[in-house]
Amino acid sequence: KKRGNIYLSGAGPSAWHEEYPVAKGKRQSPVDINTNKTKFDPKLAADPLTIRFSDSCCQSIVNTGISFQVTSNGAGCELSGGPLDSTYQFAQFHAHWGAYLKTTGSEHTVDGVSYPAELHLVHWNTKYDDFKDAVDKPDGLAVIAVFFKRGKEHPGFGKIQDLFSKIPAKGAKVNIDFEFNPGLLMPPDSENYWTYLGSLTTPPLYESVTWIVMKEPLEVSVEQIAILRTLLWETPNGVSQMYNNFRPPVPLRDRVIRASFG
Ligand SMILES: Cc1cc(=S)c(O)co1
Ligand SMILES: [Zn+2]
Repeated sequence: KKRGNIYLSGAGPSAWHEEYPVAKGKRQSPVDINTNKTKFDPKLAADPLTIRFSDSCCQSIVNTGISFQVTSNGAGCELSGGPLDSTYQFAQFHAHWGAYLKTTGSEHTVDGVSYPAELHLVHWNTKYDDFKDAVDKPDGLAVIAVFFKRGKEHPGFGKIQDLFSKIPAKGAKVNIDFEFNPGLLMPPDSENYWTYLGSLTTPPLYESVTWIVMKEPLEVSVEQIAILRTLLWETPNGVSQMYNNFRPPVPLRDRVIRASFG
C-alpha cells in the first residue's frame, strides 16, 4: 500500500512531475545559488526588507506528516519592502532536513553546498483574502529561508523542539501556550539575502513564491539537528524517524537571482 510519504513513495521528488506536471516548470524551487551569477540590485538595499514578528503570533504546532509546522494567525507579523510590492502576512514556519552524518538537508544550496537543514517562514500577500486564495497566485506567497548551521545551541528553537514529543504522528497538533517570537529564528544579519521567483518545494509545487534566502545561516547545536529527526512519519515500511524531507535543487532556467548586497 503506497503510503502518503511524498519523499519515499515511488521515486520521490524525481517522480512528482507525473502527478504535478508543474514540477518541470520554469519557476520551480529550490535552486542552487551560484554566487558568481547572482546580481546585486541596489533597489533592494534602497527599499529595505521590513520583517516584523510579534511575541503572540504563534498559536500551535502540528505534525504535517512531512515536517513540523508552527501556525500563526499572523497578528503583528508582516513582511514588506525589498523585492515585495505589497504587505505579506506571516502564516507558518516549518523546516526541511537531512539524515544522520550526512551533509545534505537544506533545499537551496550555495555554490553547490548544502546546509544540514533549512527553515521556511511562509507569508501570504494581503491583497488576497486569505492564505488559501493567495497560495497559487504568482505573487501570492513570500517565504524567508534560513539555513541552519551546526554550532552553538539555539535555546529559542529548543523551546519549539521541546514540543516535538507531543506531536508524534501525522495530524497531531498541540497549542503553544508560551510566547514565541519567530524573529528569534532570523540570523544575526538579516540584511543580506538573495531573492528570486520560485515555487512551493512540496506538491502541489505552485509557482507562487517570492523567495528571500538569508545569506547568513542560523547556528543551532548538532543535538538540535538530531532532534529534528525524532519527529515521526509514515514510510512504505511503517512509521519511522522523519528525515530527508527536502527537494533537491532544480534548474534555474532563465531566472536571475538578485542579491541585496554587493
Ligand atoms: C506553503 C508551503 C511552503 C513550503 S516551502 C512548504 O515546504 C510547504 O508549504
Ligand atoms: Zn518548505
